[in-house]
Amino acid sequence: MSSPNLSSVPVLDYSQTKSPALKPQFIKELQHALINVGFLYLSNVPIETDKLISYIPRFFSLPQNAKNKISMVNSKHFLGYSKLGAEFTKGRTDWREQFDIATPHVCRAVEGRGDPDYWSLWGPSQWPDEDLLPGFKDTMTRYLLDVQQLSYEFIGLLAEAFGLPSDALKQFYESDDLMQHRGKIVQYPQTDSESQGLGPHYDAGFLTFLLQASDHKGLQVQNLSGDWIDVPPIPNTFVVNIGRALEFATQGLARATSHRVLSPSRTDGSGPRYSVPFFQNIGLDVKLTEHVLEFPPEILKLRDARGSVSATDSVNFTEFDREPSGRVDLIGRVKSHPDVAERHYPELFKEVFPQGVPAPAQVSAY
Ligand SMILES: O=C(O)CCC(=O)C(=O)O
Ligand SMILES: [Fe+2]
Repeated sequence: MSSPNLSSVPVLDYSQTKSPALKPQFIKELQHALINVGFLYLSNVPIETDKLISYIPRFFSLPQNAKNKISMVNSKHFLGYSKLGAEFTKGRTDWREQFDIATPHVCRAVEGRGDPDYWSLWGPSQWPDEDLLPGFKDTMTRYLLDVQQLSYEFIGLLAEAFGLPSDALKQFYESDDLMQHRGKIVQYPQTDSESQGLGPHYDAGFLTFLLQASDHKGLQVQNLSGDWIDVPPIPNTFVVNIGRALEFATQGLARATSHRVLSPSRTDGSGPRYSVPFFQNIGLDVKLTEHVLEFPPEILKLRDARGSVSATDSVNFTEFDREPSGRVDLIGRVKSHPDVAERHYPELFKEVFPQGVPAPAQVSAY
């Protein structure tokens, strides 16, 4: 058994899952990575990324007014463009420009019907005019649907790694038409001093598949001893992070991945860092306390053998013990994007920020 002091991240070969002879080895490595490390690289995933990567600098080079036209502030679904400095984590400003998108979806909330506020969290993406960036929308949408498929397959593998039937976690999703998963493209500009590209945080849902789309260090994760370790890009891999909901649903077998991004330094001369995270959600109405999984005792023993794990610097998404998943997610979005929240969720905004729009240094979000 490895100690939780690991200082590097395992690389798992996804192609092994397609071979009956090699799959058991993959499942064993996955079990170890989930329980004893908390994150992993995944190689040999048959998803095309070159075209997508080529669009990223082109999107961010669009005229500012074209990007502002699809600003996230327009969207009660928190989808769209966020300019530099518009986002906060742990009360500090993140230094990144980003464009949030999601798999195609019709919002289920109906105005005036008294639907829960968090039903409005999911809905259609905004896109730049097609003639500004021909093929962009289709390429991004195709990519999200491909990773969505991977994410469902991977959750089946994860169930097997924890000694459950491969469909044991399906209960956390609703029917396809009621599900939506999100992604974004992100640009981290170079800075003069080391600064917060993105502060320490957990992701909310089940799994995050992160494509590092340029050759920069900067992504760091906290290992089970609480040490920050580098997760540099490895070509043709995804970094797979564990979200807060999965930690809760697996009773801590898989621990949520605390992670952050340091801004690329101006001295390394290699331009902005780019990344493309994909966030796998669970159903908006799912209450995790109503879905208690029964793991085999030998699996729970592996968790116990891991021993105690250190606290992390991330504290967000703590409400899964009492709120439906969608509300937990919405509270997180309000804290990260107060300008969007103030416009579209004024009541919740007031609850979260009773003093009004916070000055970054005073925000206690996350
Ligand atoms: O840009 C990255 O590498 C990480 C992004 C991330 O963690 C997030 O957006 O939640
Ligand atoms: Fe993240």
